Amino acid sequence: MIRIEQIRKSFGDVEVLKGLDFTFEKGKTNLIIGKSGAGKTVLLKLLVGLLTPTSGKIWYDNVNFTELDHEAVRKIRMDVGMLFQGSALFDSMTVEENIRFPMDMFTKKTEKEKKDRVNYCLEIVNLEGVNDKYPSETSGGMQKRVGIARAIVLEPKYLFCDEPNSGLDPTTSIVIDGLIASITKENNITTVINTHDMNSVMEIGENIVLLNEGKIGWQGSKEEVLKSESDLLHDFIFASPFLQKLKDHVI
Ligand SMILES: Nc1ncnc2c1ncn2[C@@H]1O[C@H](COP(=O)(O)OP(=O)(O)OP(=O)(O)O)[C@@H](O)[C@H]1O
Repeated sequence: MIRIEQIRKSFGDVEVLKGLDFTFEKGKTNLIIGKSGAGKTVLLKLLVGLLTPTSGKIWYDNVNFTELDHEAVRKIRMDVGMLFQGSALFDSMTVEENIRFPMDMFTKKTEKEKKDRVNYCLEIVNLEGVNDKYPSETSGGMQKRVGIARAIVLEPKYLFCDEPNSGLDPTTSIVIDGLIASITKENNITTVINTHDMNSVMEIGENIVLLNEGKIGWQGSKEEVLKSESDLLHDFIFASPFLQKLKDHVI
């Protein structure tokens, strides 16, 4: 579980996040949604410690992340997996080398243990046998799956995904969402996903927070989306004329 309390973030005179309180729940896919510029990326960066809040607290379970020294932050980072937008694989490394990289950096596992773990993670993302391929030899969807395998290789308690479906077709997006959701559930991970993807909201949105102009505009689950009478939420979810028509049929 990650809890934020009265989180504020300013850049100069501009306050981008204006006092947010929210709990990202354990074993669930927690989605941050909102229009462009709403502050989603800033919030994600605060959660992983790439930015420091102007005020407020961030709790990783019962640890106050905002008050930790460098060494303690490093320790928590061991429990964090990150899936970056665009996968961010190292082009000069094979799939296997990419996935084992965090183990090389942070663990003293033997070669055999690392190899076994790489193969296990490849199996989880349904990519057995591609160990020796280079990222350029794989599709965007495969690269995303390699990114997931790398993100979970250290068995994280917390998983952060920045726009996991960007650049993917709708079918592949559904596969990636399904993978993230099942890994979250099976390993009881606190997963936080920053997304624009309405399919993701309706498929895997177990705990959703909608940011609007730096404040929480709505929160709830995918089941609550359709029942909600929030104009803010509906304007966001059913933004296109096509989805608006669909909504008029469904609701
Ligand atoms: N380092 C920074 N310095 C100054 N302003 C910043 C900085 N980072 C973000 N901002 C501002 O904070 C606001 C929120 O940005 P953010 O990137 O979080 O939006 P977002 O919701 O992720 O948008 P998008 O969906 O387009 O990625 C924007 O107005 C942006 O210009």
